[in-house]
Amino acid sequence: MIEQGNMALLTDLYEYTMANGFHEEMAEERGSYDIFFRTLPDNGRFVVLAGIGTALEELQNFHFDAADLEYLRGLQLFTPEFLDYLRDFKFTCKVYAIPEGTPVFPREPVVTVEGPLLQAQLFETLLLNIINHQTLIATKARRISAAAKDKAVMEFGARRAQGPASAVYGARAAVIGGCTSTSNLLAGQKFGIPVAGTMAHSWIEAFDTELDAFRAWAKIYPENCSLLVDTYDVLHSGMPHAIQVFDELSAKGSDSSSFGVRIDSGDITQLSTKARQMLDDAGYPDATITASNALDEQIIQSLVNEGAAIDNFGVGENLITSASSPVLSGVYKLSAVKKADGTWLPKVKVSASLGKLTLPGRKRVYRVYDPRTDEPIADLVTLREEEVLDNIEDMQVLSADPEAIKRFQTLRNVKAVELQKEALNEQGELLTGNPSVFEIQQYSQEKLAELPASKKRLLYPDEYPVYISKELYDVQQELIENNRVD
Ligand SMILES: Nc1ncnc2c1ncn2[C@@H]1O[C@H](COP(=O)(O)OP(=O)(O)OP(=O)(O)O)[C@@H](O)[C@H]1O
Ligand SMILES: O=P(O)(O)OC[C@H]1O[C@H](OP(=O)(O)OP(=O)(O)O)[C@H](O)[C@@H]1O
Ligand SMILES: O=C(O)c1cccnc1
Repeated sequence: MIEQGNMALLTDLYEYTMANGFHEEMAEERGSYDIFFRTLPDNGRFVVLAGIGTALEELQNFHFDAADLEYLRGLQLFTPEFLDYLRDFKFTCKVYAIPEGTPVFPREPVVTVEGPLLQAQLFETLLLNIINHQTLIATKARRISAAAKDKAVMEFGARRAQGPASAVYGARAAVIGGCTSTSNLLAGQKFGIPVAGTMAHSWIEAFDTELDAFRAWAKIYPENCSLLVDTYDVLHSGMPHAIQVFDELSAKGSDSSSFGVRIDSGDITQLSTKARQMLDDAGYPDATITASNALDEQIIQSLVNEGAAIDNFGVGENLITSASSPVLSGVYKLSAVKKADGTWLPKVKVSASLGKLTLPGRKRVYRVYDPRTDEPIADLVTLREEEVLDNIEDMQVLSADPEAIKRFQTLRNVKAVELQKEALNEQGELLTGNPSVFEIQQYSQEKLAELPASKKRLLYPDEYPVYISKELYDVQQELIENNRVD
């Protein structure tokens, strides 16, 4: 199901009816489409960009098999010539992307697809599906991992994810956002993520007594003995039984640093601190305590602040569904069209709400650093053809948010580093390498570490500005004027 191998039809009908029309009317014209985010989850100021590797893989694999073509033909909406084009489909777009794992900000283009309109249009829904989902979950995982500080967060969500694909790709995104392992074997197999887990209440219930259940487990897993201690009573049954079994294992020479307990109900602070005391008193200071039970970043922050004695957090439903903020509405907007004579015409979407005004033209995105502190102070979007020096001495810019109160600003004596890189060339070759999920996580953490703490805090983070150049603003205003109907 997950490996269906061909996602060409995972899209909305209108992408194909438009592409069919482009094939009839504008077969030679090329377009430039940008993906960007407007509103961000959990009142955050940034998202952790994820899903890029998956999206590029799907674009490389984009093709139509006989059954797809038969199905499309059966809809009786497409010309035979367009269906022939799909049969012989050959990817000829260029894709530019900000590296996966980078914290990105509202309105800046994170991915740009340039190519024949009839082709680039086809990718809209699939790319948004992948990138919106994984970015949402990576962003939630970042919040949860930040709350857990130096403690490991294990992804436990498969059973509560919205379907199989969300479980598997959600686990990938969760690791990009900071999780250290997953309980999901398919995700482990597919992405090389370490798998980890303990046991369920059913194991304990299946035996006559809790002690029998723990002993049976210890017999099979003497070197990886993690016991669920809350089936009956954590402090009066689960912990004493766990310690009894650890004593028996130690007597047989097991390494006690591989011992652990999991607490899955009740007041986790109180239970974990008492459980810690019991383990320490029994001579197991290295034995670990895992906590689970509908955890999220708020609860974890509260547990950490209360001094709960937790070594690992197991987080499922609130992470894998981003339950507190379950929709990321990244969009894919046409920003320029290349006419048959080779000129690029900027395009804009002016809708009833000012907040939805798009940034026209082919563009570049920069992260702007204060050279004295090496801290990013803003992102900057310019027209592609504008010359932006590595060291900006004095540049007039405007807030990218058309609803901002104080729009005009000046950038002085700052460093600019371009963010988007060419990821796929017109032959569909991958130009950015194929980093593992942990390499992406590492990169993400480096980029996150650059940002000041005030922009990353979980509650009411400080705004991080995204600016546009004066040239880009002028093009936008000119297009608004040209499209005005008075
Ligand atoms: N010290 C704490 N501070 C904040 N929240 C906590 C603390 N300890 C536990 N919680 C959270 O409180 C919520 C309720 O837990 P509790 O075990 O009381 O009820 P429950 O979820 O109904 O239990 P069950 O899993 O048996 O259904 C859970 O989300 C849990 O993670
Ligand atoms: O709570 P989550 O963050 O989703 O973490 C995963 C949950 O899955 C398991 O519960 P299970 O499905 O057995 O149900 P229960 O513990 O709620 O009874 C486990 O014991 C955790 O509580
Ligand atoms: O291994 C565990 O403890 C686990 C896995 C999935 C869901 N809840 C717990």
